Amino acid sequence: MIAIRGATSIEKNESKHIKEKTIELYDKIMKENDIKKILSIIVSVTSDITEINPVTIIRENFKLKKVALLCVQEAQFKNSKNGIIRFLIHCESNTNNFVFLHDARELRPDLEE
Ligand SMILES: C=C(O[C@@H]1C=C(C(=O)O)C=C[C@H]1O)C(=O)O
Repeated sequence: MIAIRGATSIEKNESKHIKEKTIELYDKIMKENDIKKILSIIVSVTSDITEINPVTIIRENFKLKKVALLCVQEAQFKNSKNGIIRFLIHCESNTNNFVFLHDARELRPDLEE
């Protein structure tokens, strides 16, 4: 089993926008990896993201009926960045390429080429 991380940022707490960003992140993680089987996905959102649950979005848009999904609120610290959706995917995969998109790229500058 491998754990793959990802994160993206939103600009506004609006359902349509959150949905687009969530699907973009999920698609990109799938594209950048060779995942054979997903076992579970934990998603965290910062406390300002309240309009729609990203886990509901991925469950409804992808074949995840038998996958354990959970959405939690990210712990908040004094310099925490708002508007961030994080993914932690436990899976069987030949790769573990992490995907950080948009402003979430700032979270992991060490991953930048
Ligand atoms: C830097 C991030 O944000 C925080 C720090 C993390 C880390 O240092 O690995 C992981 C998750 C978050 O608590 C991130 O999402 O990668």
